[in-house]
Amino acid sequence: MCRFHFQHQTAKPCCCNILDMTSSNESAVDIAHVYRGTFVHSTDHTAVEILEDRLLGVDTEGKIAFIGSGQEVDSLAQKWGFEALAVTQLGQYEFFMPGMVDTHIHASQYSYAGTALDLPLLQWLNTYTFPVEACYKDLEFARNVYTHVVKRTLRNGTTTACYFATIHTDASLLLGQIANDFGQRALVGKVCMDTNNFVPHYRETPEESHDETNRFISEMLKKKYPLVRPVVTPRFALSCSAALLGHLGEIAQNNHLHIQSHISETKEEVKLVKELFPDYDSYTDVYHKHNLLTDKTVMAHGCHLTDEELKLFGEKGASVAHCPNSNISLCSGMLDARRVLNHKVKLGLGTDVAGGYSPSMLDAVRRTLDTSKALTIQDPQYQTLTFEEVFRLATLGGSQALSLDEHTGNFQVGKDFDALRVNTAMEGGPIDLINHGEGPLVLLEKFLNLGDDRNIAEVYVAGKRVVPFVERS
Ligand SMILES: O=c1[nH]c(=O)c2nc[nH]c2[nH]1
Ligand SMILES: [Zn+2]
Repeated sequence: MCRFHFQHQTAKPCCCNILDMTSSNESAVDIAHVYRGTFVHSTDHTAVEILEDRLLGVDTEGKIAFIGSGQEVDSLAQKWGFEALAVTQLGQYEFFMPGMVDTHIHASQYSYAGTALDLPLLQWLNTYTFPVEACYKDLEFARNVYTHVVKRTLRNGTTTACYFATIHTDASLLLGQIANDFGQRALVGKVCMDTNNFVPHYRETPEESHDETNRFISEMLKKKYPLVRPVVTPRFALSCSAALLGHLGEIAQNNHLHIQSHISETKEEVKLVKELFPDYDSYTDVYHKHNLLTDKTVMAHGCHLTDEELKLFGEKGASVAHCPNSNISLCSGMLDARRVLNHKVKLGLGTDVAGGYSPSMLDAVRRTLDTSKALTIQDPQYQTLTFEEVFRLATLGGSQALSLDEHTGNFQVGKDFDALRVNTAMEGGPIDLINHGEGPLVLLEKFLNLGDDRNIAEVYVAGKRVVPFVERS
């Protein structure tokens, strides 16, 4: 038993009128569920679009088949072949919003989330992170932590998660299996690292890393999970040799895979990368020259990226995962999210457990707003992010950052129904609705700032209700 176990305890763009949003082959579609009430989501043009008294139909494949007016329930029932009486009606203080997308979370660090935040990044990795991650050789340890993290994130409204696991292939495959079993949409990465001078028992040889990455990908793809995919995961430039980065770029390119890593989180890290890779133009160039900067790449942090580097991100279609809790908790820096958006670089939010202490995307929303306000304190001319913009980053923005926006991110006909049924008036919950008759925008703002999992009555992924959990034998 490891001593750390107990120590730390295809959607097509729809341009038609919202009131007549129907899928093209409606006659061939069977409707499984219809919901009536308020739907709140983002589009490319509108950070928050509020659809009041709408009917949303989900087909047997879990896709949104139509969105229509609640007044037209009888005609829609006839057209789509459902019973008007079987429609699920939301309450006055309820709404549906898209499921949240955590673009960067270390499932393997969940066991010590909420602790060990007293060191800067590189010391933090050597002191806390690497010794814990080494424990995932033990599959029972892995099963326990991974079950907890998948359940905790789902319950907090994360319908899509982009996970780092550890260097262990079998435990990483187990994380994919657990996400699939609980119905979470996930990208899962077996971590690759062949450089680790401080904790040498937690590293691979370049050959092992290459071969095990291939095995991880092929075994994961063989499972044919509907919502879980592998992601090529070099930890970061400081823990990978150029040879390994090259191998991983090749694997990703040959198999059209997603890629995730870290970049420019701290100034110290940026300086060391410059020393280790003197022949490259920048930290971003190190990844770029190894074919690791693509339109399926998500890089965590990016606090200290230059304008030239952001330009390269934009040209390549690579995205940034903004991890504000971690950035502040480890005193790494403050990402200027407005600057990233101004460069037209895709941006999502990440909890970055356990550098970030909270697994909840609602916390990521709040910390994103805090960081933006801190930048405004430093410079009153700074254009603070609005809560509406941050809502978009947590949902549609995240799906775009992971190149999954064809499937999820908002309530567009043809996309999967990934949704949270939010009840702001939940008995015993954290929100007191003093002023009755609040409109949906106020309810959304209150939920984002004050809400928690008690307000998330139900979670749906690809049309299937995954929270509350179904007891399994
Ligand atoms: O926040 C972080 N968490 C990590 O595990 C890590 N590894 C490299 N760089 C990192 N940053
Ligand atoms: Zn991270």
